[in-house]
Formats: sequence, C-alpha cells, structure tokens
Amino acid sequence: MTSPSVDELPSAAETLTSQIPSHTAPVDPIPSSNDAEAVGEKRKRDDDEKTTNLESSTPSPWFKTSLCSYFRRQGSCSHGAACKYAHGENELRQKPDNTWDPTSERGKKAKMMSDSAVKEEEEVGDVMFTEEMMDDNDGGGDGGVHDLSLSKCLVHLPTKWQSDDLKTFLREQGVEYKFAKKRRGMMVGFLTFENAEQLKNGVEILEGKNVNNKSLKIADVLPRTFDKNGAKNPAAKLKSAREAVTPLADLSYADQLEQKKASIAQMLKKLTRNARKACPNGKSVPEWVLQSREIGGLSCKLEGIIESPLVNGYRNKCEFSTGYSVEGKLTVGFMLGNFSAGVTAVEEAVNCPNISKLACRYASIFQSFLEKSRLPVWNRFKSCGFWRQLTVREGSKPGVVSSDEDADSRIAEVMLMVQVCSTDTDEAEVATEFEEMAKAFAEGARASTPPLPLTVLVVQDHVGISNVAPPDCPLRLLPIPVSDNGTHQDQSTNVLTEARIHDHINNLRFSISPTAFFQVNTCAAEKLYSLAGDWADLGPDTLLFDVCCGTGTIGLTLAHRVGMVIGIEMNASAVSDAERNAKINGISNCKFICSKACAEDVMSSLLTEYVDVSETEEAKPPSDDLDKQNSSAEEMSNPEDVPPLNIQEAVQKTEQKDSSSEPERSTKPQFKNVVAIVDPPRPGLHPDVIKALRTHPRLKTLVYISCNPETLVANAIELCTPSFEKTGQENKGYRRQSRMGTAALARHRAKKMPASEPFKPVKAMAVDLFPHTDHCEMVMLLNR
Ligand SMILES: C[S@@+](CC[C@H](N)C(=O)[O-])C[C@H]1O[C@@H](n2cnc3c(N)ncnc32)[C@H](O)[C@@H]1O
Repeated sequence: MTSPSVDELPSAAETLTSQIPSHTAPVDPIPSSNDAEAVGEKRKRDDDEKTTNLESSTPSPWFKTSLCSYFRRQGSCSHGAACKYAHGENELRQKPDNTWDPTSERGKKAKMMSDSAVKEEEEVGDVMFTEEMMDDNDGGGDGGVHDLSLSKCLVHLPTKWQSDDLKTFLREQGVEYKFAKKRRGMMVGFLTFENAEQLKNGVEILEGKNVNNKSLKIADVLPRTFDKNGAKNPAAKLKSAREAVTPLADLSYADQLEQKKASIAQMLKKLTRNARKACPNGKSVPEWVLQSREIGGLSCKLEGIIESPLVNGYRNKCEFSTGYSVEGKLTVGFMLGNFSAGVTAVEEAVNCPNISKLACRYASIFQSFLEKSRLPVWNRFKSCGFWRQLTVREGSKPGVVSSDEDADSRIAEVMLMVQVCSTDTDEAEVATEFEEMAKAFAEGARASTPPLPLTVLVVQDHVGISNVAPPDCPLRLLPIPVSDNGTHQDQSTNVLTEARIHDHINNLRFSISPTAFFQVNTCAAEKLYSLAGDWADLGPDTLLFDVCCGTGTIGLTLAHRVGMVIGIEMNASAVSDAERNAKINGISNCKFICSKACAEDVMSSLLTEYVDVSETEEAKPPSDDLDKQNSSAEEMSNPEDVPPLNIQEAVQKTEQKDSSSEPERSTKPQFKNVVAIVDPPRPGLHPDVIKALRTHPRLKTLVYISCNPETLVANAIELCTPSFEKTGQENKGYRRQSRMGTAALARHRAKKMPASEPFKPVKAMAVDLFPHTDHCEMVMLLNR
C-alpha cells in the first residue's frame, strides 16, 4: 500500500479536532498509564501490550503515534484494528510531545522545515552590508572609492568592542591591515587590507580564532549598489522583506500552527526539566513534575492552539524604517536583518502577508515624499540624519470581522507617527518640511482608491541610537490639510487637539494614544482575553489584578464578571487611556495605577489593602467606598480629566491605614477571591512582582499571558518551585554569569524565594496572534 501524498493528508486541525471548539487544534488529550513509553523507552511489541490497551479505559498517549511496520511492509497486520500502531498516515496521531513519527510524511515534512530554518540561519551570517561603516576618508584619499575585494567583515566579535579594541586585538595577533572599524553594539567588525598578501595572511590568522568563546568568521562585504555592468552582485544571497518579516509565509496556515504548537510544547518540557533541577535537596519533587511523565514530559496539558480569525493583513500597527535598499535606493520598509549583525538594508514591504494594503500605501507615500525632502534619512552607523521611522496605527470599526481578502475594510481610523531626530536642524526648515509632509500624506490618502482614512498625524522627536523611543519622548501633533472641492487649502481646518485613535474589543471602545501598547491583532486578542477570563476563576467576589494592563483591555473586558479590577501599568498615557476607556464604556469598578508593577512594593501594598489575609473574614461585595471613588470620577465632565491613581497615593493610603487607630479596612471593599492576570512585555515579570504574587497567601489563581514563552518558563520556575528552608543562604557567592540563560537565572532566583506555597501549572494554550511569523502568544493557568 502506498502512503497518501502530503496534500491528501487531513490537516492537523481536521485530524485532531474531536471534542474541542472549532477554533482550537488540540494537543493529545489522552492521559497515560504507561510511564515507560512516556519517557521514551523502547517499545515492546507483544500481546500483553495489546491487552493493556484493549482493557484500559484510558489508552496510552502513545497509542497510534507510530506507524505499524508490519502494516507498512505487508499491507496488513495480525492485530487488526486493535493494533497500537497506526495503520497508515490517516490513523497516525501526534505524539504527546507534539512531534510526528519521523518516518511518516508529516514527520519528514517537519524535519525538512526545521532543517531549512537552520540553513537559513546559517546563510544569514553571510549577508553583510557593512560598507557603510567606511567613512569617505577611509578610501585612502582616492575620493572615497573602496576596493571591496581587499575588505572583509569579521563576524562574532564581542558586541561591546569599539574600533580601538579591534585594533588592539589585531596588533596582538600580528595582523597587518589598512583600516579597522568596529561599532559598539554590533558583532561585526570591518577590515580593509593594503594588498592581496596582507589579506591572505590576515584571513589565515583570524578565521576560526576563538574570542570570548566564539569562533571568528570572515565574511565578504557585500556592496549595496549594482556593479558597473548593472548586474546584481552574484555573491549576495539576499533575503526579501517577506522572508525577513514573515518567515513562515510559505507554509500553509495549518503547518504554521503545528510548528508553533510544537515549539510551545518544547517550552512546557523545559519548565518541567528546570523545576526538577530547581527542587531543593531533601524536598519531594512536586506532583505536577512527577505527573508530567504521563504527558510526554509537558509540565501541564497543552490544550491546543487558537487560530487567528484573520490570517492576512491583520496587523494594526506597523513600524517602517527609513534607509537604503540593497540597490542603494531610498526606501521606507523593513530592515532585512539585525543591525548588530551588520545588516542595514531596508526593503519595501512587498508580499508581507501580515501587513495591510493601507499601511503599505502610506509607506510608499512617505517614501515618495522623502525622495524630494531636503533633510536626510537616518544613518544607523553614524547615528545622524533626520527622518527615522513611520508608524502606521489602525483602528477598527466595531463588530467588523473582515475576511482575509478584504482585511482593510475593518479599518476606520488611522494614526501616522513619524519619528525624526531634530538635533542640529533649522527650525524653520523643519516646519516647512512637516507642512509638506502633512500635505503629501493628505493628498496621497485622498488619491488612493478607495481613499484612505487619516485621523491623526503626529511627530515624535527622538535622539537615541535605536528607534525605540521612551514613552515620554516629545510628541507634536500636526494639522492635516483638508481639501476644498478638489483644491487644497493652505490653512488646515483640522481641529484635533489630541492624538488618539479608537479600536473595539468585545463591543467595548478603546481610545489609544500614540505610545500606548495595544495588541497588534485585534480580533485574535479578543480570543486571547476571553480565554484568560474563562480560565481565571472569576465571580462577583473576585478582585482581579490586571498586571501590565496597557490601555486596560483585559480588565475592562472582564470587569462585568468580577467585583473589582485593579490595573497596574507604567506608561502614563496608557493609564490615562485606560481611565478614559473605563469612562467611555460606562465601567465603574476599575481602578488604574500608574507605576512600575515592581516599584515600591505596589503589588504587595495593594494586595494588603484589598485582601484580608485572615481567611475567616467575610468578603464583602464592592462597597460605598468604591462607588464614591467612581462617582467622583464621573463628576468630571471630560474623561481626559480623570487622573490616574498614582502609586504614591496607593502606598500612602496603605500607610495611613496602618498608622491610624481606626482600622480603615472596614470601609474598603474586601474580596474573597483574588485573581491576577499578568501580561508582561517580552522580558517577563520583574522579580519583585513574582515575589509579591508568590508570597501573598490569598492569591490562588494566576493566569500568565506571554508574548515570549521563554520568559514565561523562567518566571514559572520561580513561581512553581518549592521554597528552600533557609532562603538566601544558597545564593552566597553567586554572581550572574553573562552567558547564563533565563532558566538558569530563574533557578538561582528561586532559591531566594521566601517560604511560600508554590503554584502549579494547570493547563496551557497557544494563541496565534502573529500568523506568518514565528512568534506566538502562550497562556498558562497556575493555581495552588
Ligand atoms: C504586552 S503589553 C500588555 C498590555 C495589555 N495587557 C494589553 O493586552 O493591551 C505589556 C505592558 O506592560 C507595560 N509594562 C512594562 N513593564 C512594566 C512594569 N514594570 N510595570 C508595569 N507595567 C509595565 C508596558 O508599558 C505594556 O503596556
């Protein structure tokens, strides 16, 4: 019998969807009774096993996860339908660790995919565009013409080195050269030799040399421009913007989901391994670690992956860099690689399926404008220039879920934010340029078919080396010229006084200011928040902490299911958005605090304020006190006037309460049930927040949402590992090693955790907010 071709195979979602909602593709739900197999011991094909499987009401999770070799060879098998091995690809199930039998079509395809990913990574190391590092005077007085055949890149140098460090190193190695350059922050250095002999000697000495445990690699300098004959440099193995930004775009969506689910499963295994290692000597390993053997080493069940309702054009925020393409053309688009690896080429966002047509159109309007501008674009090597970045943010209409083909129809509002560096520029010239730019955007938007919405145009003035600006970076709102019967008025009638657009989640309206975080895939975020709400143990007696709340999306969408929400967020404009969002949606049981969640023990202080540690005290529903706070907010006519509660206020209140003779607690709403939903940025939660969450005895339920599963695992190690008897003792003499991984660091931190009941991972889900990219959100329920 021949195996069906890959195309004939049912999709992963079709094969695995029994008993789950249609939007999820589950991971094996069957609990196991067979530990030997779970730990990967060789399978024994005998009749006993067959009996076990037949008699057991809960078959092994490995049931039908390998192809039957008898069936494959002979087209039949004496065990018939009861055989524990799969008779053909159609019967084959995924293994508990989310992998496929390597001899199956799907196993081979997965291997091919991972091999090509590795190959791609290796190739990236060869693509350098570092000729920009040479100043004109490096050309040796010949008018800046460089002989690139005598130039090489040195890859894998310590990022903290500068040119002088590189020169010292070359001297020590006895390497002769003409020029040596190295920018701090890059792992690439640049070398030019006097002649071919110097080059040969230098390469011989340096290739493979060990520097700080990394092996040096010599790569060609790939020039940006066409050669004299107009042909592209044949050595340039270039990535397209599509490959750089959406590396999974050539896979089917079902395959993308499978790949992401498999990678989240690996994270769950990593958590188990690390929790086992971090368990203090003499303490028994937590039950969930022991039970992990039954589910292929996963720390908890991985329920599946939730698909994104929109797969194409879903991004509501795009940051386009300015720079030069490989051919040396001024371009507004995406960088083809990492600056630290020497890649600065920017290519237009052609065929990047996650980007809306609208965003691409605005990028091309900006590019046309820059071609005529008198001010230069930003040069990353020299840290100078004016135009740096264009951010396009889109707001959707309420309740519109557009199809992939027509994703742009959801867009109702657009904010354009242009980042510049105005240092050493003439104010009058800048003013003229801004006016011209506003006109170009307005005309371009009107001339597009259909015309594009343009709600807000704002300029961000930023001097830093990278384009990542601090949230308080100065902003300037520009008027958008309007057209009057086809002619453009010089004077703007745009009367906007504030920069904000609106989006909708779960029928709530969200006001978003330029630097506030908002999930980039609105309709998938709706599913993410609903899942978090369904997993958290919510009710009228619940106090919900929305940690890292941004514009308040999670707390506000769940406010009707709890007694009270407290959101904590460090970005002041996001907090002000959250206050306004509560107001415009008529939600009165939410309070937002502007603070770093780790600052001044804010979490512990709030937990003490609203949650009585004495289990016996009756929980009261939200009282007059809270109503009073809310009505005072309502009295303010302009929602913008609602000031965010400052952390100092929160802490002061707690201090006053502690020092007064009248215990203030009696007038505060007290809650029976405390739940935290945390949604930190990529680096994860601050250790102080982890400590506060872990050590408050009344916090029993924690839902962790993460855009970086690596850091979720690291934080979960600290949250879920049994306490050491004498905290701090074991850490004596410990200093973080620079190459220490996040998990190893978390294990060290876990030793310091004050005695407290650890959480345990209960279940996890992957949520695909970023189709075509290799990023994926992960949600984990922890309780104790
Ligand atoms: C991944 S976003 C989540 C925002 C929000 N939950 C949402 O879904 O829109 C993380 C947020 O955490 C905020 N943040 C980062 N570090 C923080 C800290 N130490 N304390 C409080 N908020 C922080 C960021 O400003 C950002 O708004």
